[in-house]
Amino acid sequence: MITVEELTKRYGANVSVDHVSFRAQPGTVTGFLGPNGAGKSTTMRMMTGLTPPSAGHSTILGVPYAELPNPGRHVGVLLDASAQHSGRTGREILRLGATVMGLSRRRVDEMLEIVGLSGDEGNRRVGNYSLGMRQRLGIAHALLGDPQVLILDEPANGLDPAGIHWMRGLLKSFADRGGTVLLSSHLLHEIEVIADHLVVIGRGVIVADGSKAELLNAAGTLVRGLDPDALERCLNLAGYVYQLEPDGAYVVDATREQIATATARHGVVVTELRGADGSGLEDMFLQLTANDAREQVTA
Ligand SMILES: Nc1ncnc2c1ncn2[C@@H]1O[C@H](COP(=O)(O)OP(=O)(O)OP(=O)(O)O)[C@@H](O)[C@H]1O
Repeated sequence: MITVEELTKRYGANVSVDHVSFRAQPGTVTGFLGPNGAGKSTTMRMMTGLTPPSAGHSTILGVPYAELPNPGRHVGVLLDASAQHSGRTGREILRLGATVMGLSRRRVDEMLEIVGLSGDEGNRRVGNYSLGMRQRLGIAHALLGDPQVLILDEPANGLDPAGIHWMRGLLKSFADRGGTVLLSSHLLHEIEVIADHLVVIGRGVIVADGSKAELLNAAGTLVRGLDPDALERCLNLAGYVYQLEPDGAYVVDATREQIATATARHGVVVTELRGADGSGLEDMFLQLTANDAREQVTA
């Protein structure tokens, strides 16, 4: 479990992170989503003791990160895959980590294999690694101490589609075994696929926090009927608020189960029934991005 309470970071007159609070639960992948410069990395750096907060605090497994004994055995952290010493080989970096954490050397070979780095690649200097290989090495380092919690900043950066697919499977199974995963991204779709819970940050402030189902359902349900008039009568009888789209579909403020029950009761034939594309979340996210000064300059 990760708990973040009112974390705040000021740099001079600028507030980069403003009273941020959220939780990441065990058995769950929590996506920390926000456009560039929103405050994701700063929040994660404060959580892992690398940046002192101006106010607020956070705990991991019930204690502040700095108070965890042998932290790598409890929390795997990947904040900047390019921050590794470029003159060392991947294997040397993992061996150092294993020594610090009191682990056997066998664990290093296991980790190289798990993250898909060959023996030959493990013996190459990190300065010659691609960004994707550095991410794999960073994930190996984070998993080395068999932690219960993972904190990963943009771990998909630089991975190819097969690498992203592999990483999703890895993180899902980590959470399925009871682990807590917090991962950040600036891409909604990337995080939507893997996260169970979403925390959205914009300009240092949390703007949404809920289960993926809740946040995506907030966009409503799209339903289309063989006989649109009959469908509309049915929605009116059920008392649901809806909006008629230009293409004849109805976006209804109700769940799929509620609409299916109502249409079945009134004998209305439905030809399409699905979540309305999560457009509420996407709109909110685009608005956050568009309001950013960077976008206005290029607009
Ligand atoms: N050391 C620092 N000194 C001054 N300002 C900083 C410092 N570190 C971060 N900031 C500012 O804090 C804000 C948040 O930055 P942060 O790196 O946390 O965003 P982010 O959400 O991780 O963005 P990205 O997706 O681009 O990595 C930015 O405006 C950034 O310029």
